[in-house]
Amino acid sequence: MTKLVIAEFMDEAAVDDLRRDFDVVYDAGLVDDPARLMREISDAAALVVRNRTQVRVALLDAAPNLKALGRLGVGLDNIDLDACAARDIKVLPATGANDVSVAEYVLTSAMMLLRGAYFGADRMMRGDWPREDMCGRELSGKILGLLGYGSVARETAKRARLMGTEVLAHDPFARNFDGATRVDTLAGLLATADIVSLHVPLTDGTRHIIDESALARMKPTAILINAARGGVVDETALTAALKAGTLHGAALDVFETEPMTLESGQAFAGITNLILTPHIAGVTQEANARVSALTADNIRKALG
Ligand SMILES: NC(=O)C1=CN([C@@H]2O[C@H](COP(=O)(O)OP(=O)(O)OC[C@H]3O[C@@H](n4cnc5c(N)ncnc54)[C@H](O)[C@@H]3O)[C@@H](O)[C@H]2O)C=CC1
Ligand SMILES: O=C(O)C(=O)COP(=O)(O)O
Repeated sequence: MTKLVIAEFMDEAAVDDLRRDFDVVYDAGLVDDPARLMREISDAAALVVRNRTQVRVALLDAAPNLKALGRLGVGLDNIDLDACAARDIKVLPATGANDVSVAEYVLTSAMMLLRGAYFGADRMMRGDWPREDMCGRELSGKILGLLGYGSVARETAKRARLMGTEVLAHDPFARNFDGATRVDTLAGLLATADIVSLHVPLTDGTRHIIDESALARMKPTAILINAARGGVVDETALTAALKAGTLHGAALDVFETEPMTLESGQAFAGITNLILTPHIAGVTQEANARVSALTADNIRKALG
């Protein structure tokens, strides 16, 4: 039977579905054991990964029979696309399958950070009754600025409009701005938005696009949400802005160093209006089931 290696976690039902037709090696720990991963893919026709497995030339060299690369997600910055193209390996992202999950994450985070009422349980447990401190702001009537207007951003815009939020978007490559008002410059977006949410891929053109000068353009009352990729934001500049109070708050799902280390985590210590999550914006149970089913389907089609 044709061999398929799955190197990160995948919905069990989709794995079982693949087992019907393929010799499946499924071990979510393979991503952390590169030597074993290299051995397993030496005779595999397909490899399935999430965002952590670095699919670079060395890994591809270890897989001479590889025909298909399933991606249980949409970001492709962990994959050497040119090397895959040169070897005629089909790269198969789960396009659209985790949009709703990210969109809900963005709106939830925006509401929590604007409202400011959800981080005070410890004060209440100490017998405090901080009503005036917790009179935060509403999402309704605010301006959401989306950087990138692709699949995830559109789902976010749809839901934000239902909440009474005005939606702006800056994307030099998008043709269709249905559901948002197009803003021609990044500077214009940053200066106008109450909530800036990032939805660009990590590329040479977007690395540190949110740097010290970009952050300085944002309103001091504004919040930043990054559920795109850590490298899109200069984390040192961001923590400095949050500590200085020139930015009201941030929700970060992605980081320059993943997984977080004690050292990288400590850089955020002392910042209060902050939500940190371990790269789960796109990974609800439902999204994982959709992403996994679509990837199984993609692999099946690619391998015929
Ligand atoms: N945290 C998480 O769990 C998740 C993170 N992501 C990240 O979000 C990214 C976006 O996802 P999708 O919306 O599905 O991708 P997409 O490809 O549909 O949209 C990306 C948009 O960014 C635009 N863009 C590229 N460079 C730009 C620039 N310099 N300035 C402004 N816009 C630019 C493109 O024109 C495109 O419209 C993914 O690449 C991935 O890295 C996606 C899903 C889940
Ligand atoms: O879809 C994406 O790009 C994501 O970042 C979601 O993470 P994952 O693909 O589940 O590892």
